[in-house]
Amino acid sequence: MQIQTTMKSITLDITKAEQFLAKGAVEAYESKVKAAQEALENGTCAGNDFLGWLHLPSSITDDFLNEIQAVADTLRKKCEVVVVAGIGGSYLGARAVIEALGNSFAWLIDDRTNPTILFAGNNIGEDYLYELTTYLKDKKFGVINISKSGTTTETALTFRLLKKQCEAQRGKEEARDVIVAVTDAKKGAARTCADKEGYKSFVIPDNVGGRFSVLTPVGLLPIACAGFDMKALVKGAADMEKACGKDVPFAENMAARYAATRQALYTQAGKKIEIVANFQPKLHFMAEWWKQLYGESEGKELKGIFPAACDFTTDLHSMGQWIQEGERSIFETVISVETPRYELDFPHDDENLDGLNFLEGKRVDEVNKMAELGTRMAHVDGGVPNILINMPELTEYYLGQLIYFFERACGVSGLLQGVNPFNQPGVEAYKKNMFALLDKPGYEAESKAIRERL
Ligand SMILES: O=P(O)(O)OC[C@H]1O[C@H](O)[C@H](O)[C@@H](O)[C@@H]1O
Repeated sequence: MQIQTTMKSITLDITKAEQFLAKGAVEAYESKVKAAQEALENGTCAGNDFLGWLHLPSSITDDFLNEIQAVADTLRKKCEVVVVAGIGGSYLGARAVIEALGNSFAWLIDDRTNPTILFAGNNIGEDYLYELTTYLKDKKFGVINISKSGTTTETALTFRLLKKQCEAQRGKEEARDVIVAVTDAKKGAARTCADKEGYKSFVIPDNVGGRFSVLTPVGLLPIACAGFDMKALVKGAADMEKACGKDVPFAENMAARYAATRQALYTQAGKKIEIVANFQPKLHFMAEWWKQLYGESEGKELKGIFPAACDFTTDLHSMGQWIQEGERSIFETVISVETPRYELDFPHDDENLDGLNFLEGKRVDEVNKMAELGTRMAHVDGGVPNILINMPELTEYYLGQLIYFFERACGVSGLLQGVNPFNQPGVEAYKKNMFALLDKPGYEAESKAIRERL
């Protein structure tokens, strides 16, 4: 596969956020950012056993990518449908990239060159699983079972259903060729099962946390299965790793400036909610991935910017009112895509019954861009600081850049906030209650205690 050679890069514009801060407020973070970058680089920060993502892009070899590609090619050859089972960090990154790059109607198109990619293991909806397993009944399907811990209930429950169905439909031998595990090297039920059944498996490194794992086989294998260019994705991330490095001056370092701007808005301007907004529906899941990245990294010790997301212009017709005139506790980060993949010109109509002839001859994207500009101006006028991230195009390369940019900025921002950005202790509370309520062996005392509270 050919790697794009390009001199372009995603860019960051914070001018419309800075105007809500005292002069020099962002620059004032320079030394703190430097300390955070050094702590990441030297492994001296909190959570330093989870820094494997930091130089991951530049350390991925072509051989490793070829190994992933070979497994992806087997699945592509043998499966009409590949079900990616995973949740949180074992799900969102792959879906974000696949949906950003794919056809918006992928599942309706009888595309015989690529398997249909479906996602499961990310909920416990009985109807969802019933409908999925029913759809799969007459399909040659394979499964990528992704779980770092290998014990996550949503994913494990789904995998048991899919494994049984796959074996019943294709026979145990053939199922073995189309079930792949991505999990811990040694621990967890997913590892035990993969080793016992002889599935092809990939390891999620110990020092890469789930939400930082999209550039491991967690994201790369599903992305390759869908037919996208992992090498270009990794190249984009590796270029951004350089561009956001600790020795890149603050003024030129996108990750440093984004981290500093968000923290300044949070601590000095009372902006407690960040809305990531897109004007391209293909970016919906990129924002979902971003929400986990920032939410789990920063939301702790009774602190943290609440990460929210909107799809524009869609949500301008539902959330627009709140954003324009509700409590002034929000700021907005717009991910803008400069050039769409396709061109569609708006046609003339003799009758002009809809009154839209003023748009005649314009590209649809020109209308979208004016909506974007008009929205940003209106929201800034309404007291909403605006950060702009510009992507030249929706390609693997720029998505790779965007992913690493957000990861790096997240590490820095969490450290600026004074928390361990790499743990997520709070996520256990619901699991503990659920297991107690389900009488999971080992939870006897919790079961008794929770029943008394009902
Ligand atoms: O990959 P897994 O171990 O299945 O974990 C999947 C997800 O669920 C957990 O509860 C964590 O909150 C997430 O950080 C993680 O990405």
